[in-house]
Amino acid sequence: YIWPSPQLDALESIRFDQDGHRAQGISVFIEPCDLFVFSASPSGRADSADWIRTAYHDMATHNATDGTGGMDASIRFLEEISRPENAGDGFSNTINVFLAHANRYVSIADTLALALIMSVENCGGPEIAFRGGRVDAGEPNAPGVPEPQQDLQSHIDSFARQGFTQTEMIGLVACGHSFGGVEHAPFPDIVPDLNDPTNLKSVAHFDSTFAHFDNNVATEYISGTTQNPLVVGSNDITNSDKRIFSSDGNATMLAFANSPELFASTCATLFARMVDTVPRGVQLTEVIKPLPVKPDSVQLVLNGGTLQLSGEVRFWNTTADPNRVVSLLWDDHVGGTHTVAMKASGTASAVAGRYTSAWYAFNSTVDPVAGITSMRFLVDGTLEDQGGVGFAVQDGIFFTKTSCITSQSPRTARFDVAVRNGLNPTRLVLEQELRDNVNRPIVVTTEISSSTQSVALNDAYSLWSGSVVDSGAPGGFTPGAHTIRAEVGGLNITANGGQFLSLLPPCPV
Ligand code: HEM
Repeated sequence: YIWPSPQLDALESIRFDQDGHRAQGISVFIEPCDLFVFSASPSGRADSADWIRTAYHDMATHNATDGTGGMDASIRFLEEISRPENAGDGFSNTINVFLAHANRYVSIADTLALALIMSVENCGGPEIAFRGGRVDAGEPNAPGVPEPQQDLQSHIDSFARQGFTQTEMIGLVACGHSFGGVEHAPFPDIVPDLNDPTNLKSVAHFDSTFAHFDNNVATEYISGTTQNPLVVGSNDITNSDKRIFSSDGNATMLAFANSPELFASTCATLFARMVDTVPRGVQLTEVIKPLPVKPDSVQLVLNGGTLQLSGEVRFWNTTADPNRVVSLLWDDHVGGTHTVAMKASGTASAVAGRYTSAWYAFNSTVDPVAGITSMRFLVDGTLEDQGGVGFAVQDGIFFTKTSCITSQSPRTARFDVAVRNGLNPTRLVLEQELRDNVNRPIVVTTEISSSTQSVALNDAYSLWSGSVVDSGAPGGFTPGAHTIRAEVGGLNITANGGQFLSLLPPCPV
């Protein structure tokens, strides 16, 4: 895709800005892959395994015939978590980690899809195609997650309802059960208390590498050495993996045991299909791939008579190099090009170190009359301009440094917005991201007064102002920054950068 695109940019960041500079703070929960942050170690459990199981149980309510259920984060509702089919605390643990990572562009369900993808990719598995755009459910789905005591035909029927054939069922169960195991507490009839100081939560693992993706689940099953509690459990009624794995005469499991590559590629395909199983009518985005050159946090602010441009850029698959010379070239409205030297601002990595990236920061002063239209980057003499289109920067609307707090109780702010003369927006609104009563990210808007009330600011811009009462932190979520959106000739323009109400100074008296 072409930068900027607010939704795709946000999805790309949460997927690929994993560790180091500008890390999004998810991957630390699976570093190392057997980390389990909710109890003392060695617990025998792993966040990575919980995340994969949570994604599956969220999806498994899907009904391919009527189009209901699927990946929609309905697993966060207490009513679903309390069902016997969702025994264990892995779901609430996972939701507790991921709720905070959702935003207006990344749904809670998108984060649960990413939970699975990052666990698999970062813990030895294949790369999995990730799309965004899932829509969070407002209420629980109908029950329908398979349980170990059910017979083979119920499982075949259940996976068919979810949209998977019998062979795909074998694959999906084997892929999922490459991680984790069965814990004593929620399943005391399957796993006894192990009394093992190296396995404090008494988890009987599906294979010998419970926090690492590999085909051991298949090799150990085929060789007869498996300890999988759903294969060799003492009560045959709950040996669902045994019934499922052997349901085609072991043909699929034998192929997986013989070829780690086949296992990995099959799992990559099935996991992608699984997380893309969404309620009918939901439109997913394109597959999110890392942008080779990606500006981030680009901000324009009017400070007195000058416009301040700041931001960073990430060069993907690039290591730090003190000799590298990077500069920003930006174009104005009157045919001028300006060159600014950039400084290294940090390094980052993703997919357990498989990719590294180097970040550079820029700052520049822009003459408000000439403005700015787009950016390009020069890296050791090579021009990075997104295939010739450049990196567009809109200078039609932005905050001015004069925004301030007008009253303390209730805390009220005046947001001042500079609007470029000639832009003539039909409507200008402040947007703030909050949560609704079922934790879905929502955008709350405040109108900014019309241009008839505007006062001249300088030759190029007029000042618009809007008053906002602080809405606090409903549901305990940190309120987002305020951003600006203008409607111009039926199109939406969004400002680069936002302002946190909580950081504004008091207005001068
Ligand atoms: C007939 C289908 C399935 C049955 C009956 C089944 C059953 C179970 C059971 C009983 C557990 C133990 C949970 C606990 O102790 O808290 C478990 C764990 C797990 N399942 Fe499944 N499962 C099925 C399919 C799947 C699929 C399709 C996936 C993923 C694609 C999956 C992924 C996992 C993972 C990762 C764990 C480990 C959780 C942890 O250790 O925290 N399962 N499964």
